[in-house]
Amino acid sequence: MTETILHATDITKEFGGLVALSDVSLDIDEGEIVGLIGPNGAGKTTLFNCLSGALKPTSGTVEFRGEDITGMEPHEVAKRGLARTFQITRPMEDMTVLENAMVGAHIHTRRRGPTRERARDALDFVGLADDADRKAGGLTLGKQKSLELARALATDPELVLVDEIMAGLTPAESERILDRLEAVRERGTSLFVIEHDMHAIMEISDRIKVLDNGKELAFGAPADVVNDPAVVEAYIGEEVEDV
Ligand SMILES: Nc1ncnc2c1ncn2[C@@H]1O[C@H](COP(=O)(O)OP(=O)(O)OP(=O)(O)O)[C@@H](O)[C@H]1O
Repeated sequence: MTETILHATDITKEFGGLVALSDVSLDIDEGEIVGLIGPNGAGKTTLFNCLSGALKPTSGTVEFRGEDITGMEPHEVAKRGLARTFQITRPMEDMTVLENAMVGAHIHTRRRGPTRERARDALDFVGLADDADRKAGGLTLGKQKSLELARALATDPELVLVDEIMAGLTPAESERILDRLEAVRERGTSLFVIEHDMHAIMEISDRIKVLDNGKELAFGAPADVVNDPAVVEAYIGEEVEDV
């Protein structure tokens, strides 16, 4: 039987008078890829921040594997198996690619041997094994994004929040990352993915959640979501008519 891994209930986040998220609820199952879409300012990044501990929700609860993690510090959340990647990659440029990946692996143990091994496995998985000893600052954007994914995977996560990992990549680089995301899922890890590329999100998601103005507009199978009149009107429009 499939288990629910993440259970968020009525998440609301206010910034002063601005309601960035309003009563957003969400379940993600083990081994599932859920896409998160919506126009600029819809609240997607704010939702990621509330789930990963970067922001404390104004109200609502986040349960991960049955434990209430609402308002926990990001490293405590990551330790429990919920990792994230950032839209703007920020590798430590003077450190090697391997050392950067080791930062992720450090979360469970300070012992260098196991940490290095876990980091190497993650680099291997994303196709950066040959770049392990290079300085991270010299990587192309495509490889920086792969490193970002490797850092998250090195924490040995059960759920990864992936924030616009394909933005700015060439079609070939995007294809490679998509393939890796699907491979992550094959290992049984769940993914929650913000992505503006509609074709990509339709291709990999089991379900898609649509936010608009901080509220849920739709949540369901990709084909149902794109045909939902409210979604078409509010957001997608002509862009996906040919999907
Ligand atoms: N730290 C903050 N302080 C004040 N307002 C914020 C803060 N972070 C986000 N907001 C506001 O909350 C709303 C939701 O922003 P958010 O970044 O979550 O949207 P998004 O869907 O991720 O947008 P984009 O696709 O442009 O990244 C926006 O109106 C934004 O200006």
